[in-house]
Parts: sequence; structure tokens; C-alpha cells
Amino acid sequence: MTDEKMDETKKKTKKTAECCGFPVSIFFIVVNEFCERFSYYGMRAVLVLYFRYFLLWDDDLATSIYHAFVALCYLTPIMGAIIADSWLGKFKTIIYLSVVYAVGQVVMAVSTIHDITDTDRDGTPNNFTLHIALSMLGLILIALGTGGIKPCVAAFGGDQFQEHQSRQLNTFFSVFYLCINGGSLLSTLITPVLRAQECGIHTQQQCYPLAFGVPAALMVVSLVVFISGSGMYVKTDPEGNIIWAVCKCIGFAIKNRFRHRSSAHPKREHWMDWANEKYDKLLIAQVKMVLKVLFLYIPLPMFWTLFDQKGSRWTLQATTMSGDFRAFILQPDQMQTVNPILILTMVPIMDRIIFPLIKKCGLDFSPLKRMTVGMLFAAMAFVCAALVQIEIDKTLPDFPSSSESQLKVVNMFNSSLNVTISHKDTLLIDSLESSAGYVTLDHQEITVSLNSSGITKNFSLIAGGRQTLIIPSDPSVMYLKEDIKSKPREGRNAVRFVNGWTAVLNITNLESNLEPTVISNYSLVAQGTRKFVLSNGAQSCEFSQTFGFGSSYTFLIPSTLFSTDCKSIKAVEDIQPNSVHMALQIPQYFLITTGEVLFSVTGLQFSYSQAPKNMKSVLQAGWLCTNAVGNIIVLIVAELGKLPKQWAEYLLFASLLVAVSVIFSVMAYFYTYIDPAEVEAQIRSELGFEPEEEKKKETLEMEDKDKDQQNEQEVKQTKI
Ligand SMILES: N[C@@H](CC(=O)O)C(=O)NCC(=O)O
Repeated sequence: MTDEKMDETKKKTKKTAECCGFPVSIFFIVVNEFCERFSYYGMRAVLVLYFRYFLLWDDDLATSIYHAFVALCYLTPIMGAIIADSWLGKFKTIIYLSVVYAVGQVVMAVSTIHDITDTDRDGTPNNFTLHIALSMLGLILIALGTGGIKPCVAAFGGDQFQEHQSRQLNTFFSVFYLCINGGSLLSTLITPVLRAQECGIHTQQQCYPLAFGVPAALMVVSLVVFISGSGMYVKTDPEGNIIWAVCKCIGFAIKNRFRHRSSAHPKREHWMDWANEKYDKLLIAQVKMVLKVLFLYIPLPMFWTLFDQKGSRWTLQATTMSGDFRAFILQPDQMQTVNPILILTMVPIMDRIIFPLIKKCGLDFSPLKRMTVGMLFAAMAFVCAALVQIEIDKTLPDFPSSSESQLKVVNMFNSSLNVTISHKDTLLIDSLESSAGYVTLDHQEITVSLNSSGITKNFSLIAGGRQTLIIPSDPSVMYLKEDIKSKPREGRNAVRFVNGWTAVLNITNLESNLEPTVISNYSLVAQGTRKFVLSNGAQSCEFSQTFGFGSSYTFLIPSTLFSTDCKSIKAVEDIQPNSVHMALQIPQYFLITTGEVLFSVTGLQFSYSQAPKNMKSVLQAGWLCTNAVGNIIVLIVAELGKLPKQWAEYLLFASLLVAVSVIFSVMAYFYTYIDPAEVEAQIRSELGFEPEEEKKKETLEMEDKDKDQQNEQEVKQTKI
């Protein structure tokens, strides 16, 4: 026997150090997972904003690239599993791919430094191509790394347990999940705060380098922690190119079945038995086990399709709600942290109280039943989301349809005006006032007549748009300005000013000085009381306004501005602030998280326990792939399924998941749980093999004897 083989045998029989019944090496693995998930979720938390506000992509492109990246992160586990199971083993795969991951995070952080291409020092990069290229390279490396190590880390953790530690193994998967969510919670809270800081060499900008740099540092820490535990791990070696062997075995079975399709050939118990002619019974049995589980996975992506929308659709829903919790203000994207917070509390409650209680009541709550119930919880979460959406819709403005136009009129003239639109609607508007709300018109070509002065003017409105007609102090130069026709993003407030004063004004928060009679572009301001200082160089005054979430205002500045110390400024509300409270999202978060605990934590354990020893990472990868497919479904639905009402889309998803969970429960009913080790041992004994370890020990002893005999012979020969 070679030294290598002897080492391997020793490794497999190695006794690991234990603490409270757990292998000590587990400590390094869970800390590693905590840091890695911090790195991943921290980066993900600010990614869409980076696309939107640094690379200046539009909403659709930013969302699509974001979901494509998430999908890629869950597709690469297949590659990681192949490398681990057939080439490097889990330990080395985790180390090498973590290096790729850390490099990716560093490249990503570098790509966010605007100063590297800001040659004219105006605060915006001058070479977007370089930033885009670097960030795409960074994201690809991150996806390779995070996805590649994902199936290996959980399976590697599982490998650390001996047979007598099966109870601890289940606890390990729960603790593992807690670490994932601990990392995710902290990073989702911290990185948005880091982003909000200002930094830069030449100009101060939102600090994306810090927001991406900290996750990069955590990834390096994760790698160092993992390497530190090196001496303690049980490292099982790869067992050859198992995936290729499985594919060949399946291919042969199909080919052989096809060749013997005539009724003359007796049927076999399982179609994989058609591989009997060429492949050994053990491999065929292992393939059957894996296929049985993979078949069960087919309906699972639908769960992830719903689950992953908490990062997109639900966050957008939160932007139309009020985040004022009195003691603190919650931003729409921070609402996502409710999920990891609930996970951290619910996993222990489920593990310690609910599951033991169910068991005590004599109820059978097997893993597949848990997963089915988990799906139903997720469906209920979407029903809740639909109900909340209906409440929100009641408070949303009626934005125009694509064939309609909406018009508001602002009177900056020094007396009341009768404004007639297209000889039909007549509006009486006082000086420094606006019409009450928007007039909706089903045509775009309009005539506006100011009855007292006899001025008449034709305008062409934007179809599907909202506009304001400004009548300045000289009504003959009245003009149109386009208004926003959706809620301002991220729960902020859109404000603009109409300058009715006689000269140019400088207003804080506005990009440039405001000419007389002109209306400014929108500026976005956050919730709270905001102060605006207006000055003309010689005089200045300030006024304050308290904003909620998602409102839009036009402030009318009168000619008496400085004589009234800004008090005569008139606020016109174009879009009312959000009035439905974000707390209403808590029930849907609670339901989806309960679903996640039942579905995801159980699925992770199930994938590990039902896989043959040499195919554990393969099944972990298969499990993660269901997540990738779920994200791809989100992408497709976002592109194709444009339902007119958001609540209807939520209900559609809920119904689809209920239908899928019924199918899954039928499939689960026919699934028989197995102990892969037992099945393998049974087949080995049927084939006349002895148990693996015994056999190896015997081989070792026999080889030792052989060596002794050889030595004796050599000695004899030398004597002769
Ligand atoms: N609950 C999620 C984390 C989050 O969305 O913040 C989770 O546990 N995901 C599993 C994972 O492996 O990241």
C-alpha cells in the first residue's frame, strides 16, 4: 500500500477533538460562514444602489443585472461541487475559491473609487467603461467564489461529525443557518450606513469604496479563520470524477434501455437497472438515491421565486409606505433586516420548542412535510403582501394611463384667474395658488384661455404624463413643465420651486440658481424637517418644511419673499406622503420567514442526509440550483408578466406556489427516506464486499505482513 493510501485510511479513522459533543473544528467553519455571509450580503445590500447612482443605469437594467448576478451565484455551486468531489476535495476547493472570492471583492471595491477616473475632478467618473468592466469582473469572481464554496462548506461541516453525533449534526445545520443570518443582519445594517458616508480624494462622494471594502476585508478574515482550523478538520479525499461517472452510468442505462426496447426483453425494476451490464451495483444504487432526491427538487424553485422578491418587489412596496416608527426611522431597504432578525429568534424556538412539542403530540412532521408547510407559509406571505398592496393603492395618486394626460395649473399672476382648458373645464385659481389636484384629459392637444385677459395659447401634452402649467407674472408667457408620475424612489420626497420673485435666487438643495418666473427641476430630500435658505446675494431668509415619505411638493415663491421673511412661500402638494405604515409588512415577513425556516433549513439538512457519502456536495449544489432557477423565474416574470395591478401579481405568485406545494406533497408522499450509509453497506455485503474500514485495516495488515515477508526474503538473499 502506498503512503498516500495509508494516510487516507488514517484520516478516515481519525478521532476529532470534541467540545460539548461537537467536533471543535466546527467552530472554525461556522465563524468562516458568518464572515463569508457578511461579505456576500453586505455587498448585495448596496449593489443595486451602486448600479443606479454610481454607474447611472436605469431601474430596469440595475434590477436585471442584480437578479442575474444572484442567479449566477446559485448556479456556480455545481462547478464547486464538481471540483470538490472529483478533483481537489472540499477543503482545498474552499481555500482556492475563497481566494478567488476575496480577489473579486477587492476588484469590486476598487471599481467603486470614482477618483481613479475622475480626471476633471467634478465628482463623477470620466471613464465609465473602466468602472463597469472592473465591477463586472469583480462580480463574476465573487459569483464563482461564493457559489463555488457554498455546497462545500455545509457538506464539509457535516463531514466533521462521527456517526454517534447525528443529533449534534442536526443542531449544526441550525447553528449554521443562524450564522448565515447573523452575518446577513449585521452587514445589511452596516453597509448602507457606510455608503451614506462621504469620502474621496478630490471630491467627496457617497462612500461606496468603504461599503464594498468592508465586505472585502471580511472575506479575507473568513479565509484566514478557515485556514486556522486546518489541523483539526476531517478531510475526506475526492473519490474520482464522480459526476462524470454518474453521467456515463445514466447515459449507458438510457442507451441500453433503448436498445432493448422490444417486448421480448423483460422489464427491470428501475430504469437505472439497465446499467447493470456495465456498472457496479453500488454506483447504480447511489445514482438511484441521487436521482430520487433531484426529482423531488423539481417543484422547489417556485419557493425561491417568491422568497427572493423580498429584496426587490417588497422593498419597492416599502418605498410607498411610511417608515416612521417614532423611536427611529426605518428606510425601505432596511426593512429586509426583519428577515434575519426573525430567523435568529425563530430557529431556536422551532428547534427547542415547536418541533419537540409536535413530536410529543405524536405527530409525524417529517422533513418533506415541513418543506410543504414552509411553501404554504410563503404563499400566505404573498396573500398578506397583496392585502397590504390593496391598502397602499387606496392612498396612491391616480396616475394617468398611457392614453391620458394630467394637468395642474399654478397661478403666479398677481390676481385670481379663470383658466379654461379646451373650452370645457374652467378653473378659478387664486393668486399664488394651484388648481385643486390634476385634471385628467383623454386628449393631448389643448387650448388654454385666460378669460379675464383674453390670452389663448395651444399646448401639446405628453400622453401618459403629468404636467404643470405655470402662469407667471406675465401670463402671456405661460409654459408647461413635466411632473414626476410615480412616487419618488427610496421613500424620499421630490421638491421644486417656482421663482415668482423679481431676480435670480440661490436656494440650498438646488443644483443651480433659479431665474425669475422659472420652475426648478426636482431635488430629492429625505424624511424629516428640512431647512431651505433662499438668497439673492444681498438678502436671505430661510423656511422649513416637514416631510414624510414619498411626497412631492412645488413651492411657490412670491414677489413679497424677503419682506415676509420667507413666510409667504406657498407649498403645493403634488403627491401626498405615504400613509400606510411599514409595520404592516411585518406579518408578511413573519410568514415568509416561518416558511424559510421550515423549507430552507430542513432542505439543507435533507440534502445532506439523503446523499451518498461521495455525492454530498453534488446534492448540496442541486439544492442551491433550485434557488438559481427561482431567480431566473423572477427575471422572466418581471420581463413578461406585466399584470396591471401589483396585488394581482402577488396573488398570482401565491396561487402558483399553492399549486406547486400540492404537487410536491404528492411527490413527497411516495418518497421513502433512506440511510445512504446503510444502503451502501447492504449492497457491499450483497456483493460480498467487507465493510470499508475493516477491509482497509485488513489490507493494511496484509500489506505489513507482505512487507515483513519481503524484508525477510531480502535479508535471506543478501545472506546467500
Ligand atoms: N434568510 C436568508 C438571509 C437573508 O436573506 O438575509 C438566508 O438564510 N439565506 C440562506 C443563505 O445561505 O444565504
